[in-house]
Amino acid sequence: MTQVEGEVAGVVRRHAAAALSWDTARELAHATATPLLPRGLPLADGVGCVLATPLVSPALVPPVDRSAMDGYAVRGSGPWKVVGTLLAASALPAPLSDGQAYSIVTGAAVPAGTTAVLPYEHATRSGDHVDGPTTPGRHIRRAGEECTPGELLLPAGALVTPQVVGLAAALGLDRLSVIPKPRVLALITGNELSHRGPSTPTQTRDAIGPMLPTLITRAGATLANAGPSTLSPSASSGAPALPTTAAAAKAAVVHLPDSREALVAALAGAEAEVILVSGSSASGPADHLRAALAALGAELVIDGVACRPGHPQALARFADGRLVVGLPGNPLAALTAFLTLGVAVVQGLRGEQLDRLAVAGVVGGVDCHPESTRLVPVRLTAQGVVPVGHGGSAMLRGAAAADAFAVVDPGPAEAIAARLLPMDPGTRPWGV
Ligand SMILES: Nc1nc2c(c(=O)[nH]1)N[C@H]1C(S)=C(S)[C@@H](COP(=O)(O)OP(=O)(O)OC[C@H]3O[C@@H](n4cnc5c(N)ncnc54)[C@H](O)[C@@H]3O)O[C@H]1N2
Ligand code: MOO
Repeated sequence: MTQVEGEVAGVVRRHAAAALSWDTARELAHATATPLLPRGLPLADGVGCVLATPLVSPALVPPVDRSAMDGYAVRGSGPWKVVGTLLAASALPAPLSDGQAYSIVTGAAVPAGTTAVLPYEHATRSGDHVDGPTTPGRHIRRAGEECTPGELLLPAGALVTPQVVGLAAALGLDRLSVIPKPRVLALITGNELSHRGPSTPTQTRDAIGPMLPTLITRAGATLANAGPSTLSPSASSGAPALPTTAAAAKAAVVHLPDSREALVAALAGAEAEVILVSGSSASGPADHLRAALAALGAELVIDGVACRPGHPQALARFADGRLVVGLPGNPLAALTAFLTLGVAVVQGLRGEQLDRLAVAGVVGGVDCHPESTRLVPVRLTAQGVVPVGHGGSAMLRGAAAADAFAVVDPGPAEAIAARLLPMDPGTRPWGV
């Protein structure tokens, strides 16, 4: 065996020995990413985060008995004498006496002593008197009907949706205690990458950079800015034609040359909880991720995952807690790695459970790989999921036409069912 062959065999052995199963890798990534510290945010800013503390009602809602209809607040049996008009913003009137009524709008506080509200459409008005059918308590929204002080409305960990923000406002809250969204920065490496026009024999059009921002935000994270220290013009020297405007230097997707020094500088200066690095994950001469991580003293938590595509993905942690996810350079492999380790760490940092995946039948069955989990692009149909083809690791054609990856567990033959990993990480898993 030549020296080169010996080195190759060593690399193959190292990867084979270290690769974790797809499920173990996902769970380990999630467990490694402990939730960020809670923060009190204005209501609108909390949307998309999870609650750090339970949502407990601080008040009686509604605070008083209110009319549920436009009509008459009445006391006792009719006919009633109409003694005034109450609008939603009217001051509380004197209590009603038997035989009296107020004309009232929906939402206005009913006067003390009100026994029912008679809607206009059921009322017969004659001069300053009104009559009509009522039942005691009808059309009155009772104080505390929605909630009372101290009532638990949502547990910690619940997703803050627009509806939750609306409820919080109705409760009288101005801020919510949430776990903030992690900031994610993407470093795209590769001297061969171009950003305009078709690929050529020596240049490959970057297909990962355009994909990542939406994947990041759909996963529930925010796009980090690179900051001036991460992409100075000198750090990117040697890279193919890149945008050089100040806006690009502040972008969440930063293109780097295949240079260990550039990667070390970018990783060291990255102001983000998660840094994605694409195209440096294997063992070739231009793959600097592991050396850069070692130079910065990072702990390699995951080094290879037994899945196809996406085998050389990696997870590392810096002493300051920042996490690095290594995405293989083949575009479909980068996608599967983001949906595997990337989404798991984002969910962990967000204080969310790892998504449990629904199971579906695979129409026509699908071949298993003997040792690795296969991630096969599929479309959802009423009959089950259907592989769409074009699922090779260097191509996105299948993924672009698919709804999910079928997660095909390793096995000796064929699977007739598989779990579903949504293509869109913002989709809640189906059917679980
Ligand atoms: N000796 C070994 N070689 C390889 C291994 C291995 O384990 N040992 N794994 C193979 C697998 S699997 C994959 S996937 C790739 C991963 O390679 P890298 O992450 O190091 O990425 P590169 O070598 O730079 O690129 C691979 C391929 O992808 C193209 N690429 C890279 N970035 C982009 C991008 N942003 N947009 C479009 N295409 C991109 C690049 O041009 C290459 O064609 O390694 C195998 N080799
Ligand atoms: O398994 Mo690699 O990650 O696609 O070709």
